[in-house]
Amino acid sequence: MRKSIATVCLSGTLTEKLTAAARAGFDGVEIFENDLLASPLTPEEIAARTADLGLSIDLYQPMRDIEAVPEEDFVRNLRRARHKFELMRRLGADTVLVCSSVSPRAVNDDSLAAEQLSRLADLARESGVRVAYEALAWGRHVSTYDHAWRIVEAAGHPALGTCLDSFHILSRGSDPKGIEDIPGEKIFFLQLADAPRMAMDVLQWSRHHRCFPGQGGLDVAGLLRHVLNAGYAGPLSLEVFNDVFRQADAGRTALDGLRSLLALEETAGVLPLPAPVVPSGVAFAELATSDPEPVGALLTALGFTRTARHHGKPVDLWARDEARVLVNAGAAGRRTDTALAAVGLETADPQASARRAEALLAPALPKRRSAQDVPLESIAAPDGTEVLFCATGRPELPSWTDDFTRTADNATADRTADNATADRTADRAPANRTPDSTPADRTAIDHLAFTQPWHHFDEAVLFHRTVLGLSPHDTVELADPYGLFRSRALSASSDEDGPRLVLNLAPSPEEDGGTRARHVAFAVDDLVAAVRGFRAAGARLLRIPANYYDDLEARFDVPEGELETYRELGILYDRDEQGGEFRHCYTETVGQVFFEFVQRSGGYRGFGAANAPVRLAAQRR
Ligand SMILES: O=C(O)c1ccc(O)c(O)c1
Ligand SMILES: [Mg+2]
Repeated sequence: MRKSIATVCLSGTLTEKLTAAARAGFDGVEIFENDLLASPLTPEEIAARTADLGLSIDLYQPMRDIEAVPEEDFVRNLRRARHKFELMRRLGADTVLVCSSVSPRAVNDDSLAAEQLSRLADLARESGVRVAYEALAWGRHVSTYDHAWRIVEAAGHPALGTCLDSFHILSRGSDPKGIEDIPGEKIFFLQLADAPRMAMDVLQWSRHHRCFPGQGGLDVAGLLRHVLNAGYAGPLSLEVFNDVFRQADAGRTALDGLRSLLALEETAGVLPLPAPVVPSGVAFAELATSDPEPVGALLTALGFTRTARHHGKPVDLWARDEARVLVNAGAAGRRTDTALAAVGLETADPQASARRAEALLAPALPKRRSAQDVPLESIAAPDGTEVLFCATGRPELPSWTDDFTRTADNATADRTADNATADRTADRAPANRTPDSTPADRTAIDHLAFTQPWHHFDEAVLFHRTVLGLSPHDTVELADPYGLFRSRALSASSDEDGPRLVLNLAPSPEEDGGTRARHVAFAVDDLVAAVRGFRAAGARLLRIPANYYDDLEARFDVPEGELETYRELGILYDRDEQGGEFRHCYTETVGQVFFEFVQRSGGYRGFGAANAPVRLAAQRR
């Protein structure tokens, strides 16, 4: 279906907004009056610019406080409308949105509303314009879509139809099923927006907290199905009022919006996209650095062994049992802080993963990083992380391990790749696996945490959910010493296996001291034993204040001796409502990366978010 976006969704000047909409791939726009008023371009120039960009102007909006008013008011309103219809002729826009009146001068009289809207439509028709009447959720007398439709129906005017807006309909809890009773050709326009569930005044909610479909808590796809069942064939148009979008990069917002519409069409069953291939595990985490020494020293103290080296580049594979970390010193000439730059995700079909990513507008990266590398499907996440789709240990497919040659010969080296099903040749040893791993010491990547810029948080969640097919957990929000800490994890819905990604919002993006850092968390079976080993090997772990342990003692009946051990070792603790337990600790930060070790028991599914403010404060010190 055709896709449009209201200029109010995007930041910048009208020209910047139009350019962003066109670059993202939209077919049309709704022009918001304020954007036009503030533009130095004439309506003709706007029309020409829009056409040059390949966009149509699908709606001009809004006209306010038109209907159900005393005759002398209405005469003035018609005068105002005449000017706007002339403007629309110059713009080449043929549909105007009239939103239900909020004026205290409006009366509660449907037949007067119908009569006046009909006269407005007469005037509109003379100018070749159609009027789409929309119920604002806070309209003075008309606040529901069915009420607006009754008035439009009573008017019975060919140039008067209704505009449906998913926010107004769903925010009030109206049943969208009734939309199917409206003839499709009388639905002149459809505006789509989602919003997180919030307990607040509906006007404030609408003006500040709307988001793109799939980023909030409203069933926008369900509503779309009813609208399509009614026979609507016009554009799907995003109309989002959001303070964060107003400040974010317009190009990114537009792309995020288009992705949300594609995913919405898929959910509503009208757009068959390549099915998601939910990743089954993490093949590796990749750190980029210009100085591999400090992170190598830390990994060594954490029990990792450098087991293999890339055949053509300064990339080392470090492994501790099933946990694999690549340290890429390819940027040696340039100074770059050590950073978590890429993640390899195991998927059943890397090409199918890449096809879905492409269909959802994820930028594809070169399959080979250099000429002699094996070809790997690879995309960029919105935060710049490279995501490689891996098929480790499947002889029929190229594997990232084929680029590596074993350097260490010990048991750890032999266990560096997951579930290798076929024997590979000895010089491709990292994929080999000997069955001698001791169950008491099974290290694997538990999760990867990526700090997101505050104005791209919802974009990142939508990306990982739609492109990778991961399921978001609930959002966790906590007060942080320097702002808000927000965190949202995503995992395969089957949950137990498969990758877990945690998106964290950095409280203060300007500030450093570890808050921008990303991290890799490793799961072990016995955290206390592991940490004793790390300390003996000289690893520096994050120090946690004594007050934290006093509070733990108050909140949980942790056995006496155990608490003392946690206090001594800097281990944090959490327990869920089902009694599941989580023990975790953090290393020092190297560049922009640190490591976490976790021990889960009793089916604990969380990530210890309650401890995040203590962790962040400790990292700042
Ligand atoms: O908040 C408003 O005033 C407003 C204006 C136009 C719309 O289409 C809308 O949904 C809301
Ligand atoms: Mg609207």
